[in-house]
Amino acid sequence: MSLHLRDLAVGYRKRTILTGLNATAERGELTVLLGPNGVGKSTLLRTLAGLQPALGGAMHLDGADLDELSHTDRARRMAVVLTDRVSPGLLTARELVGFGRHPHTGFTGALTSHDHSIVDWAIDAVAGTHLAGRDVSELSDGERQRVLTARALAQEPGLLLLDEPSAFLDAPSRVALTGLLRTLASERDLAIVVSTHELELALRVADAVWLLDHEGVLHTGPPEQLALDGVISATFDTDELRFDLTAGTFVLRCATTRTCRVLGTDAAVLGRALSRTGWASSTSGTADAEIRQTANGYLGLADGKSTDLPDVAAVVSWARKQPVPVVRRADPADVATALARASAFSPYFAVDDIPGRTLGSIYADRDALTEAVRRTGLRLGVTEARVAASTWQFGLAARLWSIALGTVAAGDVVADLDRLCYRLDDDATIRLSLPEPGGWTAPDLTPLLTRIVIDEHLRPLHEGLRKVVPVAEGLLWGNAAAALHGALRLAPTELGKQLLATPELANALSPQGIRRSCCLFYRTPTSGTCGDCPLDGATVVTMKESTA
Ligand SMILES: Nc1ncnc2c1ncn2[C@@H]1O[C@H](COP(=O)(O)OP(=O)(O)OP(=O)(O)O)[C@@H](O)[C@H]1O
Repeated sequence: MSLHLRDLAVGYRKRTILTGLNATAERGELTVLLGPNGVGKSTLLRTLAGLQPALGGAMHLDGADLDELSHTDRARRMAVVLTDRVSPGLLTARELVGFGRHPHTGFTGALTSHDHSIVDWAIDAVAGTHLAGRDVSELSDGERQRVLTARALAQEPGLLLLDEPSAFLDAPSRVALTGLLRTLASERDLAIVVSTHELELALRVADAVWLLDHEGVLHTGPPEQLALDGVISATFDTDELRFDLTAGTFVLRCATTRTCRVLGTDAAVLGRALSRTGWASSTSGTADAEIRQTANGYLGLADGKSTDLPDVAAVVSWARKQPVPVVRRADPADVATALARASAFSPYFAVDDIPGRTLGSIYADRDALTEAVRRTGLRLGVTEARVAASTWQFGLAARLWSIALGTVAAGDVVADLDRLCYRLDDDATIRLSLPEPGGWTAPDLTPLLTRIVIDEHLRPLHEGLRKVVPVAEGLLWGNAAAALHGALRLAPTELGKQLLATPELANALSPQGIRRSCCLFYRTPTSGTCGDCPLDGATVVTMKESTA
């Protein structure tokens, strides 16, 4: 059972507005009539309501030709809420809603108790109970609209036509009315046709859409079908706004020059906020930046740095300030491959293994550093704290370089080394992990690696350690250089060799010393020539197996 339009033409005596209209509005469904200003929505609804004659074609409601129904019969079957202002005289809202019962009352027009209960229901349905006793002439536009909707409901029609019913309503009332129409359609098996300019809301709740385009052609179907067909975009897109098929909403057409990967449940909302600042959201591939949802808000990652952002305002302000980045967020697929390779290089490194304290926090933690040195001393059986500190630091530096160069060699990416977490085992072995894998890419990763590994890890590590144990700075940098040599043997990259030229590393130790430490940590043959050694064919110094 439903409303059928067949080749319908509507308009005025001197002017035909729309022709060739074919559509169906099913009972139990909310059909939304959309179209630009002046295209003919009101004219169509007024024609369906019998307020003006059709200029051609036919309209059938539940099989009956609407043109052949008497006025009362029509009123029993359909109700109309129009935008026209009404002058209801000195009626209370309840009395006006009661008029909706007239097609069902006898000659006297007296309402029965059944009629009264329907009136109560209709007033309640539009959340208008508090308005019931008020004079309609004293109501606001929005309040009057509610009462008129209640009057239409009181008619208990099979077809309900509404022309922009939410035009005068505030935002919560619009949402509530749209929800109410949706519920009424399905629960009371009504065919509801409602015209509106509330495009996004309508597209969310409508079962079906009748869309009149600029040429007056009527397109019908589920909202998603019309979206996929491009009809919604073609009709409503402007220079400033465009319909986003995935989000089902209109989005600003900003000149987006940068892409930001947005992760977490707030991604859609953040994506919208970012679009206003010239960022396009992305879900895969390489991006200029990344925003992740965290327990405390968000984490912004851009230009090789991560920044805690407590709320959306902070995200927007951060996004606005970002320069056009040279260093970009790497494709997650590339990062995953690179991290797998790095894990193979560094057996004490795992992805997603040790959530908790970030490695950076240990450098300023005297107690943790003292404990690490103490446990290393116990393991090595040495009493001299300097030896223990140096050995422990060498192991950590080796891990950092292995992960860094491992990811560079495997995928031309640098993992988020500033997000590394750590655990100190009983024997002082330091285990690293990256609980939320991610990384960077850039045409030249050398400055980034220098900054992250040397400035953000090694330098603070050395400073922290020297506050706990009087170990020579040169020795620590020598260890760092040796560790880099070792990592280079596993993951030879031009970039790694460039890093050796960093002043602290280049000046720290003699080649002989580098080779010694390097062989110690990387467990190469205890004698003979190491073919892989970047120190060209040098004889390997006999060393014991590493315990680092
Ligand atoms: N009584 C009338 N006589 C002649 N033309 C009319 C009459 N009423 C409206 N029109 C014209 O019919 C066309 C369609 O108007 P209608 O009000 O149906 O459009 P609409 O789609 O409801 O517009 P809006 O979204 O702005 O409410 C408009 O060009 C309008 O000027």
